[in-house]
Amino acid sequence: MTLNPTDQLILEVADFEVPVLTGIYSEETKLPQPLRITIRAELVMQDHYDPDTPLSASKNYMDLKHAASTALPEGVHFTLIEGVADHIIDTLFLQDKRVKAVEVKIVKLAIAEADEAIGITMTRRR
Ligand SMILES: Nc1nc2c(c(=O)[nH]1)N=C([C@H](O)[C@@H](O)CO)CN2
Repeated sequence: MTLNPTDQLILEVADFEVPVLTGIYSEETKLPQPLRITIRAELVMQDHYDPDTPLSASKNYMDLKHAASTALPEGVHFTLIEGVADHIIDTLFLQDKRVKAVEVKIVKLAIAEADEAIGITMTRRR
């Protein structure tokens, strides 16, 4: 059987809020500030998933949440949120060779004046 090239498995954690030590300016460099993080990871996909297919045939989507929280180094200040995104992507690539690509969107909540969402989206592919 040849695989359909359009088949795709994306694991996702959306709008996860986490406090991170980040920022360029002196008023930002003392305390962690809240970031809203969305992670999408594309995984090598099986031909088929049966009702009893085990988790080992995929990747636990909770790993994405851990990559954006407990896996971030404690006490490290990220000048740019790009550094936060890169750390999350590195964590997921190192964990599992089946991760083909990762997209990380970060919104810096503390700088919004109204309801605008300011931040970045970084994507890396192996
Ligand atoms: N591309 C980026 N631009 C900016 C960042 C950043 O992390 N990446 N950070 C800042 C300041 O820390 C900002 O949040 C304070 O207004 C500005 N631009």
